[in-house]
Amino acid sequence: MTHFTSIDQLRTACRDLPAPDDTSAEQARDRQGILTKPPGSLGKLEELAVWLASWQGREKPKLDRVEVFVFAGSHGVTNRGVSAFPAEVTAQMVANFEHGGAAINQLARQAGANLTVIPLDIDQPTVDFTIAPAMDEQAFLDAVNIGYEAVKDRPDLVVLGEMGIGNTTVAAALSCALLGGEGADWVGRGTGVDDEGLQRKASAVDDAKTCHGNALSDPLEALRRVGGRELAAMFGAILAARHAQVPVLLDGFVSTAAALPLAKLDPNGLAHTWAAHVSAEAGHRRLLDALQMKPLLDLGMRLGEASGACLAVNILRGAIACHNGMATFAEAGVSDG
Ligand SMILES: O=C(O)c1ccc[n+]([C@@H]2O[C@H](COP(=O)([O-])O)[C@@H](O)[C@H]2O)c1
Ligand SMILES: Cc1cc2nc[nH]c2cc1C
Repeated sequence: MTHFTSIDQLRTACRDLPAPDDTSAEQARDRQGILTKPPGSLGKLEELAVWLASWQGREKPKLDRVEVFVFAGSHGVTNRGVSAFPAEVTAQMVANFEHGGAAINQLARQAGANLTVIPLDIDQPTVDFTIAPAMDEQAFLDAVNIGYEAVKDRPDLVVLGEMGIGNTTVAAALSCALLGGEGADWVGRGTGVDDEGLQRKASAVDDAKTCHGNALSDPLEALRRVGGRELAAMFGAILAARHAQVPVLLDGFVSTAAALPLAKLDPNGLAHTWAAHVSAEAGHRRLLDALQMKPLLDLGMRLGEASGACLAVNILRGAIACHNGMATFAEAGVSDG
């Protein structure tokens, strides 16, 4: 796990990101135009097929190998009473994932995806970011590297999610650091905190901003200082997918927050990603709006675990089933108006 040995090296890797394959995109767009349907009538499914084609570099995209990665981390900020659940639940849920008992186990199987759960030193919480950086540089790079290395052999699609009690506060802090506003603008009820818990979350974010000050203007520093290992790993996986030209589905507020630093480093940094759903966590819609990302689903979900993203794999499967399988007007002898 030594892909990046310094933050400077990581920063360089976030520059000059590969572009999508325009030729495949054009071929896919042309194909959409001659399939037996009124032009545009499959709405966003058409856009999704072209998007997949452009990143996979093939006119007819495939979803034979879909890899779901769920990264788990523990957070020092949980000491401040920011979650409705105790910090031990993170390790308990990792065991549940391993035994097949969580929502994501069912949804990954149902979506025909391979699930890999990657716990990141979950017995060692990060430092409480209201008083000091959550991770030192080595811990940060280790987590980024684990995520980066998880994306191997160019899968057809990567689906990202996480587990980490306290991490909606982490996502709020990172969003607030990079997009501005106050803690109260970004926090929500997460696993179900009461009004006082919500207030403690807002204060934790505000205290983090005071503690770290200008250092938060650098996206990678912000991720190291107020992020967490699972967010750093998701960031690494998103970057690796981009380098390998693999499309990515993001899940809820936490996975979108992990992607945010790449958008801040390069305005097209998230072109290979799609927001699978908008979670019920208040900050997610605000974050998606800031990123100008349009989520595929809005089901009031707020579980994390890549659950919303896995559901959206089925929509992608529908998009490519039509794109690859439909007859053209000429093939079917249908008049094309
Ligand atoms: O990503 C989301 O939109 C999301 C919204 C609410 C809760 N979660 C999940 O719930 C946990 C974090 O909630 P909390 O209240 O402990 O901050 C963590 O394990 C996340 O996977 C995730
Ligand atoms: C039970 C439970 C399951 C989860 N899955 C993702 N985050 C979670 C938080 C809790 C509390």
